[in-house]
Amino acid sequence: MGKVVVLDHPLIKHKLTFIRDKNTGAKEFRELVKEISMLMAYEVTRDFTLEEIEIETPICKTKSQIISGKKLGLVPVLRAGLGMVDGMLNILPAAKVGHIGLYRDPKTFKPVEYFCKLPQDIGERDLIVLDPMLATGGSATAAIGFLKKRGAQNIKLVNIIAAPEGIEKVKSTYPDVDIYVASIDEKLNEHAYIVPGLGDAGDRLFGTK
Ligand SMILES: O=c1ccn([C@@H]2O[C@H](COP(=O)(O)O)[C@@H](O)[C@H]2O)c(=O)[nH]1
Ligand SMILES: O=P(O)(O)OP(=O)(O)O
Ligand SMILES: [Mg+2]
Repeated sequence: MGKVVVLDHPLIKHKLTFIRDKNTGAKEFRELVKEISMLMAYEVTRDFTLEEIEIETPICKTKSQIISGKKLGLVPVLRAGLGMVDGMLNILPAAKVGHIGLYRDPKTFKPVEYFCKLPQDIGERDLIVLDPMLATGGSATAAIGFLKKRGAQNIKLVNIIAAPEGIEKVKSTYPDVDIYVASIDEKLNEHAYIVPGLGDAGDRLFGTK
């Protein structure tokens, strides 16, 4: 069974307060989402395996550890997931990036696909799906479904804010997927927005509303 990890580090909680605030403008919002993503990357990579190599310090030869050659892929769900890519790439510069474009139909709240471009060797990579918001779980399960259909086996989902409904949906549809979140909020409202949440993450990142 996949795990649900809540990253409640004080630095993350502090930054979360400011992205929730409706008076935070797009520039600051983007910077904070990037910083939160970078902090989340530390925990998401905690299970990476290490190997020992021999190096020489200015003093002597010694053995020391490096991360074993892991092929990684970041998969932001457009548009909102784009805000998390740079922060993750700061920590994981060798990762390739695939993009899945989805928007939510405003009436049905179901995800509609409009773009998909993934690294060719997606099946050989450990994948990290990025979307700041996990609301009904429709977008995340659709994105994970595309990746699995193309052979992906090891997938982690990283969201900044999640609703309990979205977590349940991902857990029940893909029990093998680990979910990392900074906050599990209270509920969804009648428009399937997270309460208290932060509004529409795509609009807040790109100033489209
Ligand atoms: O409060 C919210 C809720 C959703 N979003 C956007 O929608 C999708 C996730 O919604 P699902 O219902 O889980 O499919 C996400 O990609 C966000 O872009 C939001 O911004 N704010
Ligand atoms: O999921 P949506 O409809 O909010 O899409 P976007 O991330 O482009 O705002
Ligand atoms: Mg949006």
